[in-house]
Amino acid sequence: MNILLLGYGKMGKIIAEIAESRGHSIAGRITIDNMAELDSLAIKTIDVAIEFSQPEAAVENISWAISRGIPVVSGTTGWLHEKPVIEQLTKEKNTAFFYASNFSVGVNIFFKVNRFLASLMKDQVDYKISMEEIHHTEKKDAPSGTAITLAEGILAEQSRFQRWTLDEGQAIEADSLPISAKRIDPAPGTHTITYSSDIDDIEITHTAHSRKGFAMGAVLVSEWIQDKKGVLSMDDFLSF
Ligand SMILES: NC(=O)C1=CN([C@@H]2O[C@H](COP(=O)(O)OP(=O)(O)OC[C@H]3O[C@@H](n4cnc5c(N)ncnc54)[C@H](O)[C@@H]3O)[C@@H](O)[C@H]2O)C=CC1
Ligand SMILES: O=C(O)C1=N[C@H](C(=O)O)C[C@H](O)C1
Repeated sequence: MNILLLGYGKMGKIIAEIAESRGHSIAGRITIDNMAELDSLAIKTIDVAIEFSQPEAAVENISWAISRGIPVVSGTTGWLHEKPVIEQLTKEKNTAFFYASNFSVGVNIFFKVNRFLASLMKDQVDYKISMEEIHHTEKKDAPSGTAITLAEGILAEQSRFQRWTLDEGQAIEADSLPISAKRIDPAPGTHTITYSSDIDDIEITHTAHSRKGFAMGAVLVSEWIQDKKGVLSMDDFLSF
């Protein structure tokens, strides 16, 4: 594959390494400083754009590629309120758009474990439920996209909650799931869900040891998406 990297920061660099080690080529490495290079690319030679940039840049980057018929694999977090626009454009251009808040296989297994635990605990009203995520200090958005996906899994199973709320030390209503976001270097991403009662606690944690799992997932999805059309997710890619 010939891969265009929209965003060439911490993630883009690891993705390039993994992609090249699997025999792929890199069509361009786009950052905030060299966006003009987009104009000189040979569009027809690009098989996929992998987009890991920043929340405020994601829609523009993804739209640029989709409107040229280039399939996009995106992992940028913090922009999903605008996802319907991209879904509509994907349909209009008859191409493919794949989004995941987290591309690591381990986290996607953890999503299933989280939802199963939430369903087991749905009548256990003596347990208070909370979530904590820890990331490096350069992270722009809070809570993390992964924490939001985990929260959506809990909300789907626990009727006591109407929404989640970022815990910034304020009072949080009982019908809101509190998520605390800590920024500590060099944490690549740790997510913990705690069910706490007077009698005991149940806690599940996923700890990423590096960014390799996220980057490998994005490359594998880019290979898989080559013969696909439409709006796709990890549930389409993983068969569990
Ligand atoms: N879904 C997943 O599995 C994962 C998602 N992420 C998300 O990916 C995104 C990127 O993460 P990092 O690589 O750690 O960030 P980073 O800050 O190291 O890199 C961001 C890159 O985007 C570029 N950029 C910024 N504005 C741009 C613009 N307007 N147009 C083009 N490029 C622009 C920057 O120049 C830089 O190259 C974040 O939103 C992060 O939350 C990170 C890890 C895993
Ligand atoms: O910004 C990061 O680093 C990460 N972002 C994603 C998120 O917001 O969930 C995925 C991973 O946790 C790393």
